[in-house]
Amino acid sequence: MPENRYVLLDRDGVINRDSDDFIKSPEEWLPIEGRLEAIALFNEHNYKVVVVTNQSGVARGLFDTATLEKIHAKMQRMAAEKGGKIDAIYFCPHGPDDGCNCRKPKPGLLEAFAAEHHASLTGMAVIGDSLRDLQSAPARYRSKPARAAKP
Ligand SMILES: O=P(O)(O)OC[C@@H](O)[C@H]1O[C@@H](OP(=O)(O)O)[C@@H](O)[C@@H](O)[C@@H]1O
Ligand SMILES: [Mg+2]
Ligand SMILES: [Zn+2]
Repeated sequence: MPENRYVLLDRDGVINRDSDDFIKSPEEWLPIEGRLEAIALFNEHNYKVVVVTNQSGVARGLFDTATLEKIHAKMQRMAAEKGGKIDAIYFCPHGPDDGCNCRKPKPGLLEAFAAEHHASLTGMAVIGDSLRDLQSAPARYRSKPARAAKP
């Protein structure tokens, strides 16, 4: 049985529009044109899609995890409407000063994914809209240096 192939996507600014006021509700979650179709395309090419996202809005009291789950249910539903499937979503609910290991650029979200899916992070494709997303893949796993595309 061939090993599953994964692509790890950041959420805000990659799948959906980001906001300086955070994405606090399902209504505020709006896909960026073409990105849900891109998830379906990854699937067509036998890549499973996993989302890894910092959601410090929880620690900041802007929304709770129940609301975050509703946002993610909308994302999953809209992806499915375009023929795409998000296999798993890993999020960090902590704030910048909480000292957790899962807030990107810390590797905790990717390591949790790798452990739960029995997947290797070596050479794993990580797509993000900020450098911290790319830095969340520890250098020992990277085939080339992390850099964010010029805006
Ligand atoms: O891009 P991902 O990881 O999917 O999510 C990032 C967002 O959760 C939020 O990240 C926050 O960064 P701080 O947590 O305040 O540093 C702010 O930039 C918010 O405007 C933004 O919506
Ligand atoms: Mg982002
Ligand atoms: Zn965390």
